Amino acid sequence: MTITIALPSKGRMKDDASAIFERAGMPISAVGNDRSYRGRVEGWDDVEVAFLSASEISRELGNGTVDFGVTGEDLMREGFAEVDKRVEFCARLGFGHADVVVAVPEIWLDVETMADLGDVAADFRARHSRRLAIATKYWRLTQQFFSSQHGIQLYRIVESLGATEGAPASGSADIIVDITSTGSTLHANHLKVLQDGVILHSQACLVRARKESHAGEPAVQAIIEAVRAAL
Ligand SMILES: Nc1ncnc2c1ncn2[C@@H]1O[C@H](COP(=O)(O)OP(=O)(O)OP(=O)(O)O)[C@@H](O)[C@H]1O
Ligand SMILES: O=P(O)(O)OC[C@H]1O[C@H](OP(=O)(O)OP(=O)(O)O)[C@H](O)[C@@H]1O
Repeated sequence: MTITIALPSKGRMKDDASAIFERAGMPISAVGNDRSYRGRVEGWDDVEVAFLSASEISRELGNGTVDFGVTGEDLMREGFAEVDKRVEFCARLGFGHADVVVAVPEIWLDVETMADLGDVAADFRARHSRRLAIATKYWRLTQQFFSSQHGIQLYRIVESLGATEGAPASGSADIIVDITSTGSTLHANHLKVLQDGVILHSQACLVRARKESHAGEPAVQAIIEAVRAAL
């Protein structure tokens, strides 16, 4: 059986991902030229590498069109409901750290927790004749966190595909849900994270698509063990 591993072709995870495989004794090389989207692993003839973007990798893993991949936990959990049934998070790789957070304007002095935000959301329509608007590209994580975990139902999601932190200042939303790593973008936009507003501590993971064909396949276990040993 040929095992396909999807690795980031670009972006912030690319170099760290190939370094982990190098340390795991699985050195990756591109097939053809450096711009090729296929690779191989020296000494592992049954393994092929597909170079894709981090978001494509999460999609292919969830659909089971690749066997393994390196991508962010946030992208997997946002992309698929009941993701743990579709994939196994085999290892947290120690890079690509980012938190998915709820952030509100700093000037909302009396809003420090999700319970405070729930009160604001409940009052919002009476005060402003509309629902509290949340800018985000993380629809699923936002709905799970607000509705299922915190029982907050009165809000509206405004899809944001970039510059999410600017939405409250521009008036297109009241608050945001986005990723942060250093916090400097939130700070520059006068936003603060709620005390209990961290939805997910994300990092890059080695993820396996749960496939029947993996049962009893020694190379599958060997890949997981090699990567874990490199951490
Ligand atoms: N400061 C950060 N900003 C954005 N993403 C970050 C940051 N730190 C870590 N990440 C993680 O990096 C991953 C996204 O990586 P990247 O932005 O390189 O993807 P990409 O290749 O640009 O994907 P696409 O182009 O398809 O959006 C996510 O899992 C995210 O959590
Ligand atoms: O907490 P910080 O260190 O300031 O990082 C957070 C910022 O980085 C990301 O944007 P990026 O510019 O990387 O663009 P992207 O979301 O399109 O990858 C993210 O969307 C935030 O805006």
